[in-house]
Amino acid sequence: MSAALQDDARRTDRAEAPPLLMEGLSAGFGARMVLTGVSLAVAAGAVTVLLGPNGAGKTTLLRAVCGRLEARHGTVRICGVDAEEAAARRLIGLAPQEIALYRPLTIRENLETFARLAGVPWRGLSARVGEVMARAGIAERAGERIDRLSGGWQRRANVAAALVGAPRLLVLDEPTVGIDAQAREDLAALVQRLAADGLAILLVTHDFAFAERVADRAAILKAGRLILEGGLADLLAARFKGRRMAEVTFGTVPDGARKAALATLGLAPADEPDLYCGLVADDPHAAAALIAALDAMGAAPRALALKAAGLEALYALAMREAAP
Ligand SMILES: Nc1ncnc2c1ncn2[C@@H]1O[C@H](COP(=O)(O)OP(=O)(O)OP(=O)(O)O)[C@@H](O)[C@H]1O
Repeated sequence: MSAALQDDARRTDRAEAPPLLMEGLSAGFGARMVLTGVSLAVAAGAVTVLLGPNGAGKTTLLRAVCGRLEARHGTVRICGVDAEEAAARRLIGLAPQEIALYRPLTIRENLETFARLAGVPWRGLSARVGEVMARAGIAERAGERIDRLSGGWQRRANVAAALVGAPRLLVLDEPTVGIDAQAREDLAALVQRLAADGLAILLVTHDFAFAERVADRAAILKAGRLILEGGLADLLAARFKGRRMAEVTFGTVPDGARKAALATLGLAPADEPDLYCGLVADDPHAAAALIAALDAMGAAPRALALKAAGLEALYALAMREAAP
């Protein structure tokens, strides 16, 4: 095959290969394996959220995606290119958890700097920066220094910096840390716009509400293994169809015997010591039936709320069911 034909074939492969394809990845540090047999794909135009408790291996997985950790087994490919190759790195935009911008520089100056680092040619640089600022909704503050901006604007500028190299895969690491409700809304809208424009987005977060708002797919890591992966709507329907989440507040902390009795009703401890959660049938009598059962065991609740079971409930269930 001629060199030109080979180039064409490579271009076609890249256009068709998923922005991220991880197959059977095992990786770690020295003798310590952190990830075991992880397979994960992120498609163009979709947001995949990666969840997991502290120490599960999320950051390690991101390192492997960015080609900064050698695969012991398995492969990581970015648009068909091995993640450890420099060409793969140029296909990824990473917005790290810490704001990675030059604080005394303006938004525009930062983006110009990142565009140069990403290899954007001088001639197209100004236009690219303008386009990215417009896309990220930050053009009106282009001339302001980063250290004079609120957390929300800094976050959006951080995401914009990851976009200037025109990546195919955008990686967002804890993007909602330190921002207020309005800024979260703005960021959610931005993430959805970017996905709608065809970008593949891998989101790592502990923020269930944000993830539920923007994600198409969810993946959950526990102790370096993927314990759940799939389309978010499908996962929620499969686990919770016809059921709702009951949140029961007792006002006093249940003791060991009471805790065991509550477990027989499917109620498990939640975030607060006197808060218990469990699934009940999605019918008008569920609340009354649960209160009657609690009364019968002498555990009248102070409050009961029935909610749609969402990503947080799915996560809690997956963590409970997965082997330790
Ligand atoms: N450079 C390193 N050398 C050795 N072990 C490491 C290194 N970096 C991380 N680890 C270990 O790998 C495991 C996974 O860490 P990792 O940072 O990937 O978890 P995480 O899911 O990102 O956690 P968090 O939510 O707290 O950021 C942890 O046990 C951690 O101690």
